Amino acid sequence: MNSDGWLQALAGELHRRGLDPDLSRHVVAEAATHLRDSGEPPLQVFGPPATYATAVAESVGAPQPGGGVGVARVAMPVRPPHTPGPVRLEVRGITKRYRRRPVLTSVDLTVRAGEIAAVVGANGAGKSTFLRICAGLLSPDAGRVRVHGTLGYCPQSGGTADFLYPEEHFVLVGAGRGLHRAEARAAGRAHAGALDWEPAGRTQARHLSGGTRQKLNLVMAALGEPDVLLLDEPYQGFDRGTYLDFWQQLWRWRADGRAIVVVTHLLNQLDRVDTVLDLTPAREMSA
Ligand SMILES: Nc1ncnc2c1ncn2[C@@H]1O[C@H](COP(=O)(O)OP(=O)(O)OP(=O)(O)O)[C@@H](O)[C@H]1O
Repeated sequence: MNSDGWLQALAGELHRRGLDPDLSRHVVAEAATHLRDSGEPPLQVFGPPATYATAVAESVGAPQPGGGVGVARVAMPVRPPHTPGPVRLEVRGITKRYRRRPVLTSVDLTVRAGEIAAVVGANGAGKSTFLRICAGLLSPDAGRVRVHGTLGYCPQSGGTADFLYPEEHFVLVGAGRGLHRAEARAAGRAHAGALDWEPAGRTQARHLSGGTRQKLNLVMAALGEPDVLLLDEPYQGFDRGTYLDFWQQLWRWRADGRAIVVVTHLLNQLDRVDTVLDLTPAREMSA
C-alpha cells in the first residue's frame, strides 16, 4: 500500500470511529508529514490503518464503532515508534544551594537525540534552577553538564524584548545562530505556524498576550534547529488547541532527532515522554 492509499484508509477508519473531523484531519496531516519527511513505508511506521486509527481513537477518548461515549480528557495521537540516537545532554551530580538551603542534590540526567525528558516536581522543587544550570545561565555548586551540539532554551517567563516586534526577535536571535534576516524570518514564521500563530502583525512584544509571548519564546528557542531544546513550562497561557499543537511539535522535533527537556506539571503527559526526572525532595516523597 502506498502512502496516499494508506492515508486515505486512515481517514476512513478515523471517520468510522467517530473522531472529531478537525482532529482527524490533523492526525492525517501529521502522518502525511511524517511519511513525506521520513520517506518510510506507512505500514512499517504506523502499522495497518485500522490498528493505528484504533490507537488514536483510544488515545483521544473518541466513541468507538458500536457505541460508547468518549472520555473528555486531554490526550494526544499515538506517536510513531522512534529510535534514540547519540547522547546530546549529560548531567552528572548537579548540586545547588541558595545561601545554605539545598535545592538540587546530586541530580543526573542523560538525554539522547530523539528523546524527550520531562522534569517534574512540586513548586519550588528546583525545576527552573535545573534548566538554567543545563542552559549554562547558572553555575552549580557541584557536578557538570555536557551538551553535545547546539542548544535552545525557552524560559518560563521573560525572554522577550518589550519594544521589538516578533519578527525583529527572529532576526536578532537568528543572527546569533548564523541565520540571515530572510532565513530567520522564514524559520520563525514556520515554527510559529506549527503553533497556529501568525506573527506578521506590527504588535510589539509588550502588547502580546501572555500565551503569544510564550509562543514567541518557544519559536526563538527553536530557531536554527538546535540539537538540544530546554523548555521551561513553555505552554503557560496556551489555549487547548495550541497546547495540543505544542505536544505535536515536541514529537515532531523528537522524530527529527532533537533531544528535548521539558518542565511540566501535567502528569497526564508523562506516558508521552521517554524519561521522567522527578525533583521532588526525598523527604517529601517518603512523607
Ligand atoms: N536566586 C535565588 N535566590 C534564592 N533562592 C532562589 C533563587 N532562585 C530560586 N530560589 C528558590 O529555590 C527554590 C527552587 O526554585 P525554582 O524556581 O528552581 O523551582 P521550580 O521547581 O521551578 O518552581 P515552580 O514550579 O514554582 O516554577 C525555590 O524555593 C525558590 O524560591
